[in-house]
Amino acid sequence: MAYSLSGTALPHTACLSPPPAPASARTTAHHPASPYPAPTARQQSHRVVHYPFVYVRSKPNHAGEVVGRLRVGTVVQQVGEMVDGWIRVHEGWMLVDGKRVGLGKLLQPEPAPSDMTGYRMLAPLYDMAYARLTQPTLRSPALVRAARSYFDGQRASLEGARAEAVALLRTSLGLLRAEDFEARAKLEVLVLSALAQCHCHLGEWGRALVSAVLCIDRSSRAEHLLHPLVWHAHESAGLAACKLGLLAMAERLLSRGQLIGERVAAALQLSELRADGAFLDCALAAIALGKKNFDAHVQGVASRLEAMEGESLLGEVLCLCDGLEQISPGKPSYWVDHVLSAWRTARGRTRLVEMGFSTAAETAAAGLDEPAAAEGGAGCPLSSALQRLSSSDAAPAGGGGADVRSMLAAFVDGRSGGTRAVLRILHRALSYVCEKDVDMLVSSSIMLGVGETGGRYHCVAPTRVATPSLPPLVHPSDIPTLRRTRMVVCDDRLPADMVAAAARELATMDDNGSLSSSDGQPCNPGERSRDMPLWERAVMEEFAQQQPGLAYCVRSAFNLAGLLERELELELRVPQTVLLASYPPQAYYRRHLDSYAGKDIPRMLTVLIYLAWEPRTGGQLRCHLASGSVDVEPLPGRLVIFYSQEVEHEVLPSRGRRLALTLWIWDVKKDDKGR
Ligand SMILES: O=C(O)CCC(=O)C(=O)O
Ligand SMILES: [Fe+2]
Repeated sequence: MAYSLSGTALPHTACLSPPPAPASARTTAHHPASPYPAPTARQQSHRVVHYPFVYVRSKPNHAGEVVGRLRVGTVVQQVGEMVDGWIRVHEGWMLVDGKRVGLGKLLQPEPAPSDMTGYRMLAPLYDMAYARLTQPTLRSPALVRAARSYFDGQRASLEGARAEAVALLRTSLGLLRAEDFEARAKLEVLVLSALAQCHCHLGEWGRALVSAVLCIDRSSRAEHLLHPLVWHAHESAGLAACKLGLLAMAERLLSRGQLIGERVAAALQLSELRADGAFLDCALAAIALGKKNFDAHVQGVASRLEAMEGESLLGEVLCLCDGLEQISPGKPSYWVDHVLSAWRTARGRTRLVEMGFSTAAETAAAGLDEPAAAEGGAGCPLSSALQRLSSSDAAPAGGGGADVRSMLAAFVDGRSGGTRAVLRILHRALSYVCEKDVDMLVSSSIMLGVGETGGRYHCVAPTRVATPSLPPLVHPSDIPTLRRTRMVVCDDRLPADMVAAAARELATMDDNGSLSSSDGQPCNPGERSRDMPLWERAVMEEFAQQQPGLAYCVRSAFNLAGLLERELELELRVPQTVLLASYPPQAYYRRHLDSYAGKDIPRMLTVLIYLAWEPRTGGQLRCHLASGSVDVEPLPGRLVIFYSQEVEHEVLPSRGRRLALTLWIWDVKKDDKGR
C-alpha cells in the first residue's frame, strides 16, 4: 500500500509502478510510506564492446531467434539473472562472453551505474520529505541532519555529488548538441542526483532547482525526450518548496509540472521512450499521483499555514531561518531583527504593510484580539515551544540560528500580545527572502559549471567591463545632484535608435516567455524579469550580435561604474549581469531598498535605463528622498541613478507595458558568497 500526499491509502497498482524494491532500499519503519514507487532493483549495466554489434535473442542460447542487435558502445541494462553466461535485457537475452563461439568479450560491465545511485538516494529522501510534509513539527534540523548523513553515506560528500552532477551536465549538453540520445540518460542521472540533494537542505535544493532549470532551459532540442525529466524536476522542486513553506513557488512549480506531465503521456507514444522502462514507470506513477494529489496537497498546506497555531507557525519560521542560513549566513537574523524592530513602532508597522509583509487589518488587530496569557510572556505556550524548538537537539549548528532564536525568545517573553501576528509577518517576509535567494541562484546560474567563473557572479573592477569608445551617460553637472539628493535623473544620453532597438528586443524576450514571472510574490506581483549574466566574453559577443540595442545599453551602463567610482570617491565593483524587466498591466513593486545596509547584497548604486513606456499609464518610479517623495516617469531612454542602500523606492501600478534595464553596481566589499 502506498499513501497519497493527502494521506489516503492508494492501491499500489494505481501507480503503474514496478514492484517495490527490497526493504533495504527504503527507509525504515516510522515514516509513512512514500507516495513514490520504490525503484526497481536494477541490476548491472553492460556496455556492448564487440564491433559492430551484438545480437539480442529470444532465449538464452544460440537457438533463440534474433530479436534485435545492439551497436558497439550501447549501454544495456540487465533486468534479470544471468543464465548460462546470458543476461536478460529488456528486449531479450544477450551473451556476455563470446569465447565459446570464437569471439572475445561481447559485453563489459559498466562501473557502478550512478543512475541507480540516484534512485537509491531519492526514494528514502522522498520518504523523509513526505514525513516532514505531513508532520510539520518534524521539520527539525535534526531531521535535516539525518537526511544529510544518509546522503553522506551514499556518497563521499555532497560536494562530490554536485561536482559529478556538473560534470554530467557538461557532458550531457555536449551530447545533446550532437543529438546523441544517450544524453537523455545522463541528464536523468544528473537530475535525479541533484534532486536527491534537494531534500537535504535548502541550499542544496536551490542548487538542485538550478540544475533542473538548466536542463529545462536547454531541453528544447530534445523536447519530447526530456519531458519526463522536466516534469520530474518541477514536481520535486515543488515538493521541496512545499516542504519549506514556499507555497507560492510550490504552486507555480507544480502547475508547470502537471502541464508537462500531460505531454509526457503523449510523448510516451514515441517508441524510443519506452526503452528506459523503469524510469518512465516512476515518472508515470508520479504523474498519476501528482495529478490527483498535488493540488489538494498544496492547498492543504496553504490552509494549514493560514490557520496555523502559534507553535507550528513558529516551527515554520525557524525552519525557514535554518534553511536560509544555509544559503545566506546572517540573513535570517538580519530579517528577523528588521521585522521585530519595525513592529515596535507605529511607523515601522506601517512600513511592514507598505512592504507587503503585513495587512493593515492585521496590524490594527494585533494586541487586541489575542489574549495575552495565551501567547506572550514567560510561561506562555509559545515561550515553551520556542524553548523546546531551540533545545540543543533541534538547534542547528552555527551561530545564525541561535541569534534568531534568542531574538525571538526576547520578543515573545517581553510581550503581552501581537506575537502571532508577528510570526505571520516573519513567515511572509522570510518566505519572500528565501524565494528571492533561490530565484537569484536560479537566474544567476545559467550557471552551474557553465560559466568560466564556475557559475557565480564575480564582481570585477570597473575597468574590466569598460568600453571606452562609448560616450559617457553622466555629465559632470549630474554629480553634485547625485551626491546631494542621493539620486539623479538624466535624459537624452543614449541614442534614440539604440533605445528603440533595445525596447524591441526586450519586448520580444517578454513575448516569447524568456522573462520569468514573479506572480505570487508579495512585493512585486506581476513583474517579469530575467537576470542576464554576461561574464563570458563569448556570451557578451553573442548578446551584442543578437540584441545590439540591449548590448549597447548594458555597455553604456557598465561604463558608468568607472566614472561614478572616480567622481563619488567610492570603490566599486561590477557584477557582470543586468536585470531585464517588464511590468505588464497591473504589475507594481512595493516600497523597498535595493540593498539593506549591504548585508544582503552589497549593492551601492542602482542604475536604471528605461526602454519603453506610454504616458499616462502609471508605472512611475516613486523615490522617497529626505526632501520628500519624487515620482519619475519611466520615459524611454531616461536614466536614473540612486544610492541603493539609502533611497527607498517603489514602482506604482502600471497600466501599460513598461520595460527597463537595471544594473546594480556593488561596493567593493564582498558578499557572504565571496562574489
Ligand atoms: O523599474 C524600476 O523603476 C525599479 C525597479 C526596482 O525597484 C527593482 O527592480 O528593484
Ligand atoms: Fe528596487
